[in-house]
Amino acid sequence: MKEAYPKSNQLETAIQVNNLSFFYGVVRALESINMTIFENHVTAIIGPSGCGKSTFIKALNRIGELEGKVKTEGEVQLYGQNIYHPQVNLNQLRRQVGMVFQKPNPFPMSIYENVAYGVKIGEEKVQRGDLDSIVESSLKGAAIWNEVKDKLHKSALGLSGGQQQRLCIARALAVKPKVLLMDEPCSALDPIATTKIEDLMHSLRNELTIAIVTHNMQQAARISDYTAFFSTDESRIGRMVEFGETKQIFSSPVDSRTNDYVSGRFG
Ligand SMILES: Nc1ncnc2c1ncn2[C@@H]1O[C@H](COP(=O)(O)OP(=O)(O)OP(=O)(O)O)[C@@H](O)[C@H]1O
Repeated sequence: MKEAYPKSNQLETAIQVNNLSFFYGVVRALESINMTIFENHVTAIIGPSGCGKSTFIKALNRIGELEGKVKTEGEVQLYGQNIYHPQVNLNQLRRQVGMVFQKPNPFPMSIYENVAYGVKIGEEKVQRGDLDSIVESSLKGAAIWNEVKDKLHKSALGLSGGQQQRLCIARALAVKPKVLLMDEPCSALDPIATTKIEDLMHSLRNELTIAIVTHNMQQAARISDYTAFFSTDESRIGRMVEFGETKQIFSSPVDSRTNDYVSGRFG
């Protein structure tokens, strides 16, 4: 059994969320979320369907804005800088705060090019030899190097679903993000592929900070250091009910709604 709780008492803040509300058009989906996401730890966001978990993590790199007319109130600070400041460079933000989605989404190109793509379109010029080593270290970092090292120039679409998801993680790692957001990254995967991603998350937190949305409470308990429980009611507005160390949220939650959810009484 691996340790899945804070490694030290020395907690640094990677992301600070202050009074965050989110609207799709005029419809409020999230209300006044306050949360600290600690550096080099895994934070799980759990809660029933429709409570705004995906909306929340997509607000942490402003990728939710690609979904049309949306509005945000409040503040999200990444290492002290408000990502909603009008002068923020969105490409740069999304390199610093990478994202992996529910369904693996490799580009229809080779394994190598998938990983190299983000590096090539970046502002810094990279030499071919350096690119090769970034591709190799990213694939190693995503624990897929041994499976693909002999077919780097084959199409990524020929990989299994679990391999594609690790490739997408390698692609995100290649641009050296500070934070990795994962929106139900294992929901399309079988148990073996899921275990590989979970092991990977465990080792990746030494280098970066992870926030993961999961429907799977056992998974949240296994892999996260901190857990935020979100919920909603007939208003359909998502709110954070409770946040704490994962072991506390699962063993002695303060709020009865959290207790009902983690003990399987609703959701
Ligand atoms: N693009 C969108 N346009 C309008 N409303 C949306 C959009 N995406 C989500 N919503 C609404 O926002 C609310 C929160 O949705 P969200 O997907 O964030 O919840 P969730 O907790 O991640 O749900 P699930 O667990 O089912 O994936 C829901 O009422 C949903 O219908």
